[in-house]
Amino acid sequence: MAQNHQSAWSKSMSLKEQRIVIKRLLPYAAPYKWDFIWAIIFAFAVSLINILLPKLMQTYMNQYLRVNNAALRVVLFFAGFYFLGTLIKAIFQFGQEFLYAMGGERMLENVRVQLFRKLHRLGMRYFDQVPAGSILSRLTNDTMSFQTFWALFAAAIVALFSVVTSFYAMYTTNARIALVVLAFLPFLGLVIWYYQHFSSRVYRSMRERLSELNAKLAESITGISVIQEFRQERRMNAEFDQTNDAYFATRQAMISTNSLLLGPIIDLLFALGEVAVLWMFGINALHHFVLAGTIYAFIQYLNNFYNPMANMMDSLSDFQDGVVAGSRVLKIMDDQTYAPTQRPVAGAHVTRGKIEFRHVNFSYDGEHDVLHDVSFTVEPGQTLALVGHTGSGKSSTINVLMRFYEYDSGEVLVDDRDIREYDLAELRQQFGLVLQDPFMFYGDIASNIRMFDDSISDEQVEAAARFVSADEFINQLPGKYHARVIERGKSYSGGQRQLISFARTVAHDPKILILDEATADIDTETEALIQDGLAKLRTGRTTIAIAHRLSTIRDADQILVLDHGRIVEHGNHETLLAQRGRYYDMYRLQTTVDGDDRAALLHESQD
Ligand SMILES: Nc1ncnc2c1ncn2[C@@H]1O[C@H](COP(=O)(O)OP(=O)(O)OP(=O)(O)O)[C@@H](O)[C@H]1O
Repeated sequence: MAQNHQSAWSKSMSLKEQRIVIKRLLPYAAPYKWDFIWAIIFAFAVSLINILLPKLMQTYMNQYLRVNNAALRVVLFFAGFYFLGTLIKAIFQFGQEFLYAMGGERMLENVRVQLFRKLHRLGMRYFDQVPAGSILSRLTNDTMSFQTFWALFAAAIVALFSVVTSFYAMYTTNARIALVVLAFLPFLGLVIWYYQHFSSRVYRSMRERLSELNAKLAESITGISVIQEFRQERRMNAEFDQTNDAYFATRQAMISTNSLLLGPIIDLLFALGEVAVLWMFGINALHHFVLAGTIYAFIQYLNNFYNPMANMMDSLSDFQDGVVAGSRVLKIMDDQTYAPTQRPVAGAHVTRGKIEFRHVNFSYDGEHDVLHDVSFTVEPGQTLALVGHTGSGKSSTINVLMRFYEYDSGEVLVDDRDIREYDLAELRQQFGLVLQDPFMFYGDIASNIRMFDDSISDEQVEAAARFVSADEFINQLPGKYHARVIERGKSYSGGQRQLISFARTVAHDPKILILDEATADIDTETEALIQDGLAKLRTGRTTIAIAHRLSTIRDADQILVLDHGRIVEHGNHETLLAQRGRYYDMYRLQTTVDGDDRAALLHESQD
């Protein structure tokens, strides 16, 4: 099934693309350059010691490890020196690994912060298109790979240094044999090139599958109630298995590539090198006297010649993973789907709360208009109700007013000034958005009312709750205002969440109120509390309300009836009923279910 998921991502990245990604990632590591520089210096020191130690051993073996020639003093001297060298090497190795890991870790932290900030600058359009799980995957899994990403650079520098120094040491020991060892290098180069080329494709597809897996997981967790209600478990399980299998297949490809190319092939080349060296020393020994210490040192140099390259291959796998992850992270960093921009004018403040739409057109995708030529004016303190069938454009009108999306043409004015001339933070502060299903943050009731704004005192929080009659239920909670809120407030009822969101709005005292009327079934007692709270909220504030139950907006100053994004009727409850148009039909449809309202309708239409 994996081929179903193939996409542009799964193609291997060209060297040029990889170079661009690295160049773009460097600035994120730049603040921690000293960690990396010191790590490289330590790595140099380690490879230098790696050359010196065999030399020491060679001298010891060739000159002193002979019958009648070994004095205890000399043995102690060499042993002590060897131990000291190994100890210093261990310290340098610690410094190298620690600093490298810390540099990587700091970079990782930096990227995560930058990415999170960027996400908050992106507009709603971005979140409409990219699944939450995939964003999560980029912020967590993808950034994780930066930890080991830079190791390749150190490994490459050390490998170069080691290859040159060990070759020099081999050459000065036996030039002919050293040249034979050199003949293996092109094969190693070939393996490295092939691995680099192939693994970027494997890692790309692996990262993509992981992202899909996270998206599936996020969907399953957030939609768990619907999944259970509609018995979707089997479908979800099957889909999850399929994605999981595809991910497994890419992991398998990665493991087989790494297991084959990183270990056995390098070891094989090393073993061939060893055989060649021993063979040639063997041939030499037929004619000359060959010292054991020389063979020992030569084999050690050979080790130092191959090992750093093997390490480099190892780092290459982390590096490939990092480049692929980096390109995914940069894709978010580069995304231009920004929230609408403002061009604030000094001294622009919302003081009255007048709202005006002039011939506004708006589309989500730049092609299909969802608002056509929408015009209305709401005077300060007035209430405007938006009604219309589902998909008629009510929420879209609010989305434009809240600056969640940029409108295409026309004008939106607040207090007779272009909405774009206000500072966004100040503008949003003046809007109180009360949603159908209020979002609650992890914390407690008080923090959810003050919305983590410490300038709002406990007394103000309690006064706000009292004002909208939310205090009654809050006082019954264990811990009252400090009762815990977890999981978006799932442990509170819809009505209770509504009341908390009213208190939240009162505590922030906005000039303009935007209500998305709750459609959820709420018991009559809570319903009365909510209607009472709403009436208090609306007092003295300009209100735009999306109304589903027309009975709740009879007292609105203006009612706009929307249909396919156009205003088809405009008036107040009485004038619209008298028109006997769409509003009249909708109202009649709703009130035939409700006896009291039907009586009211009959009464009104007789007038
Ligand atoms: N994020 C979005 N991306 C693309 N199209 C969207 C988006 N949100 C809404 N639409 C489309 O815009 C049109 C108007 O939707 P809108 O949500 O404004 O309707 P509504 O009147 O608020 O409906 P409801 O009463 O069901 O909430 C619909 O055709 C809808 O499919």
